[in-house]
Amino acid sequence: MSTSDVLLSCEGVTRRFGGLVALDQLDLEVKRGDILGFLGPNGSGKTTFFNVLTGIYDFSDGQAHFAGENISKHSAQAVYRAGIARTFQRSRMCLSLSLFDNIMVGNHKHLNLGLGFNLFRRGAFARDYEQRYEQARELVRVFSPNLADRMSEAVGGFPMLDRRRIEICRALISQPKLLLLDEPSAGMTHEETHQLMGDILSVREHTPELSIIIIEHEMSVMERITDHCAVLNFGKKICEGTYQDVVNNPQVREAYLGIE
Ligand SMILES: Nc1ncnc2c1ncn2[C@@H]1O[C@H](COP(=O)(O)OP(=O)(O)OP(=O)(O)O)[C@@H](O)[C@H]1O
Repeated sequence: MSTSDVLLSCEGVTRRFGGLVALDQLDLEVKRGDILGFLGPNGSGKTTFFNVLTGIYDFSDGQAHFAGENISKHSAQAVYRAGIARTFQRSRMCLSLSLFDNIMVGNHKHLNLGLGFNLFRRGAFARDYEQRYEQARELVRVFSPNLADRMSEAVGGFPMLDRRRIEICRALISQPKLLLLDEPSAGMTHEETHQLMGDILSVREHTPELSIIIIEHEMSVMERITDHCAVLNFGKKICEGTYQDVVNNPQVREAYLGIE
């Protein structure tokens, strides 16, 4: 792998909570345009890695370079501005707000929030709003043309599959270089999960340079959408390779799949 292909490079990333080592000396690389599957049993440190990388938790040790920049000491806002966006395991939406408003929450780095602009430059504000609206709508259309016609409806009226789509759009609207998806299938049926994964593959077709790390327990999803996978157990990386490599690895079968 040439250095310029590497978007994210983590070395020895460690996170301790008191005596518990939730993430233990993790080395990981993600190439530009790659989809990395992040696997491991419950409590193995996957979400902790997302929280450390996105500045929610401090690094206890180690470092991460993203697009050539050391982001180990960045705040959550600085990580977002550098180009990493994420979704959360539990759906986090403002249910009474419209689909469009929920997506715009994710776009504040591109919005002009100046009081003078918003109060006195009404024409420029209206043009800006129109442009943002169309941009959000185009993005939603990649997921579902039907949803793109319902931009002003309150999110509380949408089923879980659509809420997950909207959450991913909220992350994508900031045009990140790296998207972190934390168990996007949580709370969905098998069929809905497969539809959502089809959507993620469409996103990839539209933005081939986007890299994705996805945490997911549904193995068929990992098989379908990932370029390679890394497996954690008790905070340590125990295996890395293609989906086939990791599912055939004896350590992974024992730790994750419960097969000896
Ligand atoms: N804020 C915290 N304070 C203390 N311990 C924590 C904290 N966050 C996570 N942990 C612990 O760190 C370990 C790793 O948790 P984490 O949520 O990262 O696992 P996970 O692999 O994402 O699990 P799951 O698949 O269930 O979401 C667990 O033992 C968890 O209890």
